[in-house]
Amino acid sequence: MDQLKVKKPSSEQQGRSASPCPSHASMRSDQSMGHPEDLKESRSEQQGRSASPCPRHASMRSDQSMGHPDDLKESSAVSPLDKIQEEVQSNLRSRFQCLCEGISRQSDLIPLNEIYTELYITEGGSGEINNEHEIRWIETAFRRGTRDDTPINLNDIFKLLPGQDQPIRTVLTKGVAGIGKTVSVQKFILDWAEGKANQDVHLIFPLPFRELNLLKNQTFNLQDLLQLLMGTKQLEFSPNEDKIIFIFDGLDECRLSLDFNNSVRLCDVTESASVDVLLTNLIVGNLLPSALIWITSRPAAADLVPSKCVHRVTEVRGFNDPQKEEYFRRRISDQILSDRIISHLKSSRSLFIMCHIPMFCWISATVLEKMLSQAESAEIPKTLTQMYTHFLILQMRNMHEKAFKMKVNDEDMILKLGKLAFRHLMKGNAIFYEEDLRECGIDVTEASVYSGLCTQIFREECQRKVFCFVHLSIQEHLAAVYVMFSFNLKNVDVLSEYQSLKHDVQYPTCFTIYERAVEAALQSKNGHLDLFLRFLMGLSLESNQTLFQCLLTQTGATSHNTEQIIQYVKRKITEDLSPEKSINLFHCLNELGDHTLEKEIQDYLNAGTIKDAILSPSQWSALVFVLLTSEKLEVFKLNKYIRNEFNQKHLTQDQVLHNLLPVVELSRSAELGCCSLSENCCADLASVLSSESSCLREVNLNFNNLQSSGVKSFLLDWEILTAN
Ligand SMILES: Nc1ncnc2c1ncn2[C@@H]1O[C@H](COP(=O)(O)OP(=O)(O)OP(=O)(O)O)[C@@H](O)[C@H]1O
Repeated sequence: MDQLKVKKPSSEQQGRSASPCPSHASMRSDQSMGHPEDLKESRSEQQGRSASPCPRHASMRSDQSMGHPDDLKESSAVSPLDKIQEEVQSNLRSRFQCLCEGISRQSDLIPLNEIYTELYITEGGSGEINNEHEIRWIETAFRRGTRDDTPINLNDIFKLLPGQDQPIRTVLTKGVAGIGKTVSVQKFILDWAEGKANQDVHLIFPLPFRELNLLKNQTFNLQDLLQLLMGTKQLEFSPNEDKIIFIFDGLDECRLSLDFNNSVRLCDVTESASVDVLLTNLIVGNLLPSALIWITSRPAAADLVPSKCVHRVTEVRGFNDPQKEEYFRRRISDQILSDRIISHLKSSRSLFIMCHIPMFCWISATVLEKMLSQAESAEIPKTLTQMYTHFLILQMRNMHEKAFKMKVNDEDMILKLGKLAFRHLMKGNAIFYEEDLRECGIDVTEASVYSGLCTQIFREECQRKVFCFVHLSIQEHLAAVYVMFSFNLKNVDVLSEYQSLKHDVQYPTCFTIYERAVEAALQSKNGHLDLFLRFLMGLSLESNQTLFQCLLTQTGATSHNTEQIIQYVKRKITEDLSPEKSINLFHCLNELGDHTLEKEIQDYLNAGTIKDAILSPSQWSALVFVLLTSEKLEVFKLNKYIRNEFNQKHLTQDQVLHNLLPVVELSRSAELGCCSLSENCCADLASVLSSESSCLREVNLNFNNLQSSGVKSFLLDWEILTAN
């Protein structure tokens, strides 16, 4: 086989186009259909509005004539709907015009339109479950870049894209913690309430799960529920006539039992039912089939809603590189300062990667703005550990005064919060209750000190005492701080309760802790200890421990035999690890301040001698790490890494391809032609080409020695562009 170039057919060609919703399709085709019950009690009749025999027709007609609310005011007398719309819009404008960033203090409110930076949102995806820990997701998203998906504007999430014809009733928007889902919801609503977008929509009702949870086990009809949540006295509208959007933010926080299989069927908006039954019926479309539904969720919980009820999946991917810069320019008005912050962040790859998460941008902006503008003597943070430690110190300083009055000292606070963070991280919990606090020695009355003071770290949600750290990464950092200082100050290895090594160690040394932590992180299937491990490694450096001097009476700061830990991590890298695990260990080396492996590879790459180098197993892993994290992968060219004349000291071409498979998988196009590949690589190619997570769309296999039987085994779904 001389020439072989193949291309993956697009998803439409494969019949995987945006999920057509049979129920919705039939709703559209039968426009006069409506539930008799809905019509019987139609509120529009009570209001004297023209009752249309076809509710959906009515709303569609009014959509077309609907313009800016002000136009309407001028042209006709104010209808009941206009009045309600005005009231709802003004209510939503005042609720959402400012962004409250983890703190409820007035001074911290920023006008949303000032700070809002467009996010990178994509359309597509099957709504599949993602159990991976979020830090892994971030890195995959970073590596995947922008190739595979269709970007979509926030205000267009219900609009059809070119080539789509199935109406979209329910949109599910996924995104990891702190990526900007809630801010997106807020901006969407504000744009509507300010008359800037989606003016064909009559009413929008935000229904955050955080608030719905508080109504668990209570019974309402839909109108009463909306009145309660909107805080309005009278909310009369024609549910089947008006174009309404319900926004359910934070499905991952839902503590209602949404049972989509056995829920009571509810079609009548005047009928009372428990909140979970109301919600499931709204989402399924039994209740208000013409309403639009927007649900946001972290990826791990996105499957709580059955995919057949979801007509479009979108994904908030956070900020792309230009958006990261725009964020800092918007937040920091002093342009010289914002430029310094941006160039500092760009100088550290791991910090700049993390800036994909708007929440991390906020943390960095808070820390760097203070440090760079106040001529602080401390070293400007270059690693994640340093950034989070400075953030913690800043927050602690902010709360000193009140904490002093309450006789809570920093040491106590850090160790108690750390214990809570650690215990629950090990169990995979991000939300805590009062009893969890008590178990960690936090008195519930004292909790108000933590939440009141530490709001940026620790947030008490209104009305009911449910707690969480404002971002998972803050929990992961505090957990590592706890592990470190439990050992430094008390010689206790708290990890031993959760992770037993093959031979249990009676007298822990600091090295045992790292060994345990690495083992635990490697054993975790979803990577939930990856970031914790990075922080723990960073905290092993004496220089980072001494940062805590301003908080702890004693830090017990001691060098934890950094060289021994570095060598241990390097040994682990040579083991047969998944790319994600190996990448995380390289990040650990960065936190430990060791860049040797990476530098060796960079030197070969810069000199163009990588194909001649005889690489050790850890250098091969370093090459994969460098390629995966340095830039977006468009075209992978195998011949950059293989020698023309093969000699015994080098790996075969098939082996080189094998080592670089993680890079091939995340490239859009792979140039593997003229590389003397043999049929031995067919199994590897098959695994990449059939992998769901692969980004590969085109592979050039021209002029290799693949046997046609081998090729057939993996090219079943692929379009062959050239073949001899
Ligand atoms: N588009 C944006 N422009 C400016 N800042 C943003 C934007 N999106 C998010 N942020 C910042 O990031 C923080 C976290 O965002 P947000 O609360 O929307 O995340 P989330 O995806 O809803 O997270 P979670 O799943 O934890 O609820 C915000 O408080 C804000 O500081």
